[in-house]
Amino acid sequence: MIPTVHPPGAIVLSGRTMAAHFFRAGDERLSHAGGWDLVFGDRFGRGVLNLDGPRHRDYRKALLPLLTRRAASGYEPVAREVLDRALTGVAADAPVDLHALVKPIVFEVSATLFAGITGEAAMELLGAYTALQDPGDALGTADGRRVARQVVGARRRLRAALGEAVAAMTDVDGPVRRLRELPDPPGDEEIAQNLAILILAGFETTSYVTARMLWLLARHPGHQDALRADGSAFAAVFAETTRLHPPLAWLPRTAATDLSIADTAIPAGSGVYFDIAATHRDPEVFEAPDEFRPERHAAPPQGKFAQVPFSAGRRVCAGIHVGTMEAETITTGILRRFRLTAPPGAHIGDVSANGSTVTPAAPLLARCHPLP
Ligand code: HEM
Repeated sequence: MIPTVHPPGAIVLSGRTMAAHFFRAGDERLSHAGGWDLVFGDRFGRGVLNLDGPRHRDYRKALLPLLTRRAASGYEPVAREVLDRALTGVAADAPVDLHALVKPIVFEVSATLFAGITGEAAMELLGAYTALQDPGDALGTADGRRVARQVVGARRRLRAALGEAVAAMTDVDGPVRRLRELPDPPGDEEIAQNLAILILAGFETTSYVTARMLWLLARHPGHQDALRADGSAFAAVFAETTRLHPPLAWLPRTAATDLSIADTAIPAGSGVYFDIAATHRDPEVFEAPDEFRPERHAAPPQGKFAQVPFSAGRRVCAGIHVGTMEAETITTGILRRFRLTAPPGAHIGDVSANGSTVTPAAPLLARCHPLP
């Protein structure tokens, strides 16, 4: 169980049967906008992830051509370039916090691809994101005013940077142009909010999964060697990592109307969460569910909703191919240069401050030994 807090009265669903009710419900029954408001409020504005109805549909349609498998493989050189730069700073043989290593890489790749923001400017944007995402408990303490000022400042910096990106990206084939070309195009402010959401959706998830994957490989040297020897082993390692550690442990919604799901009455406005993390560790579906066994993915998947790290149905993750490409490029790039070992220690679990996204409960440490 991952420690978290859901709002009072929230309903938490899990398992394959409940998944069918959850993933097949339209926005008019289970609202994404309401769900994501429970998690982030309006801190990042509104975009394709946290809108319902026709505006969501139009934005998704405009953005999907930029996120196909083919598009993702075209982005690979950007990921390699950012990775190469980042790896020059890795301390050999000393413990490295894998999440801290991977986060700026993934962030810069997304900021470059979708907003044309690179290098130091990307790191400044990451600072603003982090301040907005995690104002900490300090908001309710004596230090609250200072933190509140920081949050306001971060929001301003984020807006300014993305506003400039919208102006600068007008002639580039990217999200700005695709959204502007819609028959009923959004204004610049709303395009900037879509950029914020797009970058955030890819950053949080991919950086966490990649760090977890490297950490698992450091603890399982046999799988590490196998992947170094044969890149086609990646798919199973990735599938097993996202099974054990889905970056969105719960998917949030609110009931858009009075509902009944599997005989449970759910009043309009209630929080409704689907528990991906628990579903992925169902012992009736996965033998030894807590163990890292990439080989279990050699067989076809165990039923439609047994493993749903990218969600399912109409609102399935739009960035699957980009996220997978980034995770693969970073993981295999690191394994080409380093042998990873894990300091001895107990398993490190996850925590969730917002009832959806997770972070490791302690730093995910590994030593990076340069390979000849
Ligand atoms: C391992 C990496 C990733 C995982 C596990 C992941 C997971 C998810 C999940 C579970 C959702 C559904 C959220 C919901 O139902 O409320 C989602 C939505 C979304 N993801 Fe990803 N994601 C990843 C990477 C990315 C990347 C790299 C991008 C962008 C390039 C991206 C863009 C999006 C967008 C735009 C949505 C909203 C789709 C919609 O509502 O129509 N994701 N993702």
